[in-house]
Amino acid sequence: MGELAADKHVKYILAVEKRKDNFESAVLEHLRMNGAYWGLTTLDLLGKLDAVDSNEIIEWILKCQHESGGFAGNVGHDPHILYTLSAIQVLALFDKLNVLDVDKVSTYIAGLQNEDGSFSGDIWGEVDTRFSYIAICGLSILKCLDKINVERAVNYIISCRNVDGGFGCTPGGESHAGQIFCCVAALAITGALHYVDKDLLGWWLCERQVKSGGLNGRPEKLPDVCYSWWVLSSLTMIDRVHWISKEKLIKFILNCQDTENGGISDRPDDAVDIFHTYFGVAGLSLLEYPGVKAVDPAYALPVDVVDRIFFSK
Ligand SMILES: COc1ccc(S(=O)(=O)N2Cc3cc(C#N)ccc3N(Cc3cncn3C)C[C@H]2Cc2ccccc2)cc1
Ligand SMILES: [Zn+2]
Repeated sequence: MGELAADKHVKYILAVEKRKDNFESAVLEHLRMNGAYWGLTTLDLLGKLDAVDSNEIIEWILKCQHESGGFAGNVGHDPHILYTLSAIQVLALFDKLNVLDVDKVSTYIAGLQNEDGSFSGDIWGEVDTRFSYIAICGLSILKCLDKINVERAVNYIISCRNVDGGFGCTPGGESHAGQIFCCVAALAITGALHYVDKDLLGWWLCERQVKSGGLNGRPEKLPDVCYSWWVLSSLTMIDRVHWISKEKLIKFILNCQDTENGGISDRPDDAVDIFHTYFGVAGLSLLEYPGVKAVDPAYALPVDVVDRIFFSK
């Protein structure tokens, strides 16, 4: 409980990064590119990104690039939009976007847009508003949003808005905090937040806070640290954070730490993992917890990294 055991979490992440083969378990080996983004962004938010060998990581990232321009979750795996964004985000962390063939990567992402403005995750065609966010976020970081039909992309996202003010995976899909983050962040990046009913959605989001102070993803569900990101970043983007208790949420996240071995779990006394460690620290960042760098709620990158992308030469 108490306070953030930052040094323990840094040690935990470095230990997971070191175990080159996979992180946590073989299950997640195919997600290693995501794991790199979760671990390295946490290190940067805690001011310790210089604890890793960026050249070794960048070399590995480029080995995961497919001839199509997309990135896979690990060397030799199939490319997917999910891993392509993580690769772009990690290179942005290291200020190494210049190692990319931007035209090739942006063409891969733009090629996944469908006639109705939606995006597929890969060549198998699954459509989900998650992929709309990933495409818009990735192309925005590469300054290539002009390669897609932004108006159609926004229209598709709006077509997934529900009467409760939330958003689902596809039109008519049930509102879920993960999808709400993706749709609100995509609208924020494309300057289309005026399509969101901030009071209606703010109400649905603030109702996610349960007695323990934690946030859940849907009504009646258990609280989970990763919703500290999905719900809180959405509340931040629509300027309704004051509708929840920040103090109680901070206590919930700190209560999910393993202060002995480092790492943060989804809820108190569960096993820690790199995913919840990241979303816990990123949540604390949005709650302006001392000692944690500011994170951008839409790009899910440290603010200084986003500033460097858009305001440097
Ligand atoms: C431990 O069982 C699992 C179950 C699923 C997955 S997963 O499909 O690969 N994935 C990524 C993920 C990674 C880790 C870690 N390390 C842990 C969990 C977790 N979940 C599951 C989860 C989180 N909160 C509650 N639940 C049940 C999200 C999921 C989907 C997702 C992928 C990428 C980006 C955002 C979300 C991995 C492990
Ligand atoms: Zn979770």
